[in-house]
Amino acid sequence: MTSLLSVQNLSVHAGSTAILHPLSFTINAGETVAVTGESGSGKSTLARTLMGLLPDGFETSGQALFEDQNLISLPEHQFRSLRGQKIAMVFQEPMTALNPIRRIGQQIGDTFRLHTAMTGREIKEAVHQLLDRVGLSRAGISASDYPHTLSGGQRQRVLLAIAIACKPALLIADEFTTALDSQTQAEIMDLVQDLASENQMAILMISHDLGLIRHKARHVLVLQHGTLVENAKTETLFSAPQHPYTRALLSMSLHGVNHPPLTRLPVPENLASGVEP
Ligand SMILES: Nc1ncnc2c1ncn2[C@@H]1O[C@H](COP(=O)(O)OP(=O)(O)OP(=O)(O)O)[C@@H](O)[C@H]1O
Repeated sequence: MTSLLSVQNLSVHAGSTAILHPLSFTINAGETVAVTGESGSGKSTLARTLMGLLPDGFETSGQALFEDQNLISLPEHQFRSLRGQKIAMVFQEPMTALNPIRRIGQQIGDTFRLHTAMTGREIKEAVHQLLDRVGLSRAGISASDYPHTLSGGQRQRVLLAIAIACKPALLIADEFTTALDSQTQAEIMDLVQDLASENQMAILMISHDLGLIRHKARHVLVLQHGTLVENAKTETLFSAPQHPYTRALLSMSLHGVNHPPLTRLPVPENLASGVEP
């Protein structure tokens, strides 16, 4: 299988504080890889690093090769053409990600205006098809609606339409369905996976929800205090977790404690002394 993203010794610092210790992993084309770990373990920092969206003052080293480009050293003007086109991201907070005073059709159309030479008529048609594909048309939602008239799940579908508009090779989903009820969450994740298999799109899925991860991901990365403590196939991780922290997460999940964010777990001794998983 082709490796779409190859991360090697990636580390992130904020001043003298290490937010991500050197970590390595790969994502193959069309594959769903999950990232889990307690709140503050560095999951979002990893996502933002790969999107070139770290706040000022953060420093990165190592490499993240995506289609032969190193995302870690990519100048912002090159990142701008990659973001939304080759790598897209969806977040938990649709009201922050969507502009409340613009119609959803305009916001979906922006992606085409930014990344393609499509005409206005072509964009209108493409937006219509996307609304259809993400299941909004059949709920009576049209391009002229505003975000505030939609439910939480419908807004997530709009974000998804924006994200997949240019058929990206990689979709980063940061706690994308966390705020939704479990039924809506399952529907949206099914839709994400259908879209992924239609387009050979890989997914980096950030989630606290080990139940969701078990069903949706092929591979799992476990972060603790910015260290990648386990990197395993999903079935191996659940049947034979190697790291004490992973075992603790699984045990908490069995007792229903994985959402809201996990309480802080102690640093196991081998991790504190720098032993690699
Ligand atoms: N702007 C910032 N400046 C300094 N430190 C930061 C900044 N943003 C995040 N951090 C720190 O980086 C670490 C990782 O945060 P991050 O948001 O990546 O964790 P997370 O695993 O995504 O957490 P959550 O599940 O709560 O979203 C935390 O210790 C956090 O305090």
